[in-house]
Amino acid sequence: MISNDDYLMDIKDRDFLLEVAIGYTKSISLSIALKLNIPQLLQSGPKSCEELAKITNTHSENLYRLLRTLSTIGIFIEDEEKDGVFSNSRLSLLLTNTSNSSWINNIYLQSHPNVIKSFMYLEKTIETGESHGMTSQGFSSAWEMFELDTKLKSYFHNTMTCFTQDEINTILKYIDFNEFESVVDLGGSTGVLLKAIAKSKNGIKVRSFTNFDLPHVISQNKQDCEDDRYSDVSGDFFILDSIPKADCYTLKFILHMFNDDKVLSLLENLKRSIDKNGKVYIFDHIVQPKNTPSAPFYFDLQMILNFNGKERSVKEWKDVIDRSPFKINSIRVLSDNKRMSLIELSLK
Ligand SMILES: C[S@@+](CC[C@H](N)C(=O)[O-])C[C@H]1O[C@@H](n2cnc3c(N)ncnc32)[C@H](O)[C@@H]1O
Repeated sequence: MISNDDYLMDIKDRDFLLEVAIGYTKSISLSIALKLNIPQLLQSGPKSCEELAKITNTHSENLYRLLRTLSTIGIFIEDEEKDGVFSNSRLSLLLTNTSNSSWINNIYLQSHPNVIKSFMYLEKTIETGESHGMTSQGFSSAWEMFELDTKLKSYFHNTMTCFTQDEINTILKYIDFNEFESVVDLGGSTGVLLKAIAKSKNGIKVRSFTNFDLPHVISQNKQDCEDDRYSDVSGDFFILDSIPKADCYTLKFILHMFNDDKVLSLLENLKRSIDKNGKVYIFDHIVQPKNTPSAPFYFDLQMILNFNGKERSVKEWKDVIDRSPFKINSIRVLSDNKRMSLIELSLK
C-alpha cells in the first residue's frame, strides 16, 4: 500500500513537473502584457479590461483572461468587487521602471518575443550543432536583431550596464589596476566599467583607459566622461591588429558569447597587442556545481541558440585557455556571487 508520505511526494513531483512543462505560459503571457504596455497604462490608476482593450486595440474578453492569469501569480491585481478591473501590483509596478539603470531592462529583454521565439529552435540547434535561434528567425546574428530593433538593443545594453554597476565593487576588490599603465576593456559597451575604475582610487595611477567596442555601439555612447585618460575606440577584436596595445585587458561577459574556436582566435589577436608582462582579466559566468539550480545553465542555452557561445565550467575554462598563447594565473569563483568567475591570464 502506498504511504501518505509517498502520496504527498507524488503530488509534489507531479505539480513540479507540470510547472516546468507549462513554464512557457507565464513567460509568453508576461511578454504580451509588456508589449501592450499594460503596467504603464495602469500607472494612472485602475482600469477595466474594456478600457484597456480600446487603448491597446485588443479583444477585451481575451485580454481579461490574460490579465486574470497574470494576476494569479502576483502580476497585476484584479479588483475583488468589480470583475475585469485591474490595477498594478507591487510586481507590475516594478515593470514600469525601464530607466537605463534599472534591472527591469533584463525582464523586458528575456521576455521579448524574439528571445522567447529563439527557444523554438533549440531542438534544431541540438540536432545540428549550429546556432539556429537567430538565423531561423531571419537574422544573421543577435547583433543584427539588435540593430533592427532599437528598443531591444537598449534593453540589452542597459541590462549589461546594470550588471556591471552591480559588479564593479567586486572587480575593484580583486584587481589592483594601479599596477598597470593602460587598461583596455574589450567589448566594453557603454564604458561603464572603465569610467568607474577611472573614478576609484584603484585606478588613480593608470595613464589611459580605452573602451573598445563595435562601431555601432561606440557611436551611440554618451560623451559624458570628463577624465581625459578615458577614450572610446571602435573596432572588431577578431580583425588582425585591431586591438589597441596595453598592459591590462578586461573582458567582461565577452568570451561566453563565443565558441572555443572564436575564443582562441580572439586570444591569438590579443597576444599580438598585449605587453609581454601584461595581464588579462576575464569576468564571466561559471557553470557549477552540477545538479543545482543555477542561472548560468539557462544562459548557456541562450548562448548556443543565439551566439554560438558557451557558458563554461572551471574545467572548460582551463581546457580552452590551455590551447591559447596564455596561461591561467588564478581562477576565482567569486564568493559574493557564486555564478561569476574572475580569471587572470598572462602570456605563456
Ligand atoms: C555581452 S556584452 C558585454 C558588455 C560589457 N562588457 C558588460 O559586461 O557590460 C558584449 C559586448 O561585446 C561587443 N562585441 C561583440 N563582438 C565584438 C567584436 N567583434 N569586437 C568588439 N566588440 C564586440 C558587443 O557589442 C557588446 O557590447
